[in-house]
Amino acid sequence: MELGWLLWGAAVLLLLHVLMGLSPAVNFALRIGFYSFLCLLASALTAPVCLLVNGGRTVKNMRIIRAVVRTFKYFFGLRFEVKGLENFKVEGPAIIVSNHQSILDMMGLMEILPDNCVQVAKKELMYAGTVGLIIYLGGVIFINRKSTTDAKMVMAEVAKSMTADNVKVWVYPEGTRNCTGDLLPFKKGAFHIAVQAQVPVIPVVYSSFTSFYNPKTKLFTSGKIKVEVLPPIETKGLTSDDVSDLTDRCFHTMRETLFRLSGRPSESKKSS
Ligand SMILES: CCCCCCCC/C=C\CCCCCCCC(=O)SCCNC(=O)CCNC(=O)[C@H](O)C(C)(C)COP(=O)(O)OP(=O)(O)OC[C@H]1O[C@@H](n2cnc3c(N)ncnc32)[C@H](O)[C@@H]1OP(=O)(O)O
Ligand SMILES: CCCCCCCCCCCCCC(=O)OC[C@@H](O)COP(=O)(O)O
Repeated sequence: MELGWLLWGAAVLLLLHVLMGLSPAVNFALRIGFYSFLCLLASALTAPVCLLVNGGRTVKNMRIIRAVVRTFKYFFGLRFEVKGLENFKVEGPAIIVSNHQSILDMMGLMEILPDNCVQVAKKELMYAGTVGLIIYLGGVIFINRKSTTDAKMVMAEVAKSMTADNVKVWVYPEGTRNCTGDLLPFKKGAFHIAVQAQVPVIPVVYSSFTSFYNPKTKLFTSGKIKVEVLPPIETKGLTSDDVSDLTDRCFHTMRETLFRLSGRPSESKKSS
């Protein structure tokens, strides 16, 4: 009986292995499926731990979540090469902005996430099953991207509370995933918060995934990701009139860094 199950298991594994070798599309779907499964399962197991240890929704849960997510990279053969971590050592709150390529970014995020740091996320993620629950417990700030007025109100609250609570806030200023090896134009919310709270902006750049991950061509293999934490950009004394300049400055610094880390020659004529 048990031998029968073992044989079945082996046959299924063999079949999957053959399929993965045969068709990149199947390989891709299986790997993404496995990633989603891993996220859902790990969240289901981690949520009770968060509740027991910290009692509810708090940024302290991020330490537990971070420890769990940091193990994920081994399943996918991903390696991170991190530079500039000392730039996170600013006293007190800050806005961290980074490029957003894929759902796989959660691994890169947790790889370097400093203590007392929450992320801004679209509110739809709250309903992603156990993943939504774990994100909620971690203290993530949810915004309604369809209503700029709503989002701005939430962001203004964040600007007020981040200094009092001494938290850093991580925003993906492109506002959506983008796996083209370039940046989308930045939305301004993150920079408004930084100026309103008079806290520095710390840009973080992940090299392009396109060499090992591309949903269009169904590519998903192991790979190396270079990460660079750039020096903080101070906002002391800046007003809302300076937000556009601050956004541009950050965008150009990050775009140059992205191209450098991804080994792509920068094209100075094709800007913004
Ligand atoms: C244990 C195992 C666990 C396993 C599972 C893993 C779990 C991991 C755990 C935990 C990690 C959780 C991680 C979650 C990650 C989620 C990622 C996402 O969801 S990314 C999508 C959401 N993020 C954003 O969208 C970015 C933020 N967006 C913005 O900041 C936008 O600016 C926004 C929404 C506020 C407005 O967007 P607009 O599309 O309307 O565009 P605009 O151009 O920025 O704004 C329009 C006008 O409003 C002004 N404005 C914007 N914000 C303002 C403000 N705060 N105050 C005043 N004016 C503002 C601007 O200056 C602009 O005006 P003028 O064109 O300059 O005249
Ligand atoms: C029952 C629901 C199944 C849920 C499967 C869980 C999959 C793991 C997800 C990990 C968190 C991913 C966070 C993320 O990267 O969200 C994407 C948004 O930022 C950007 O949204 P979009 O590009 O505009 O759609």
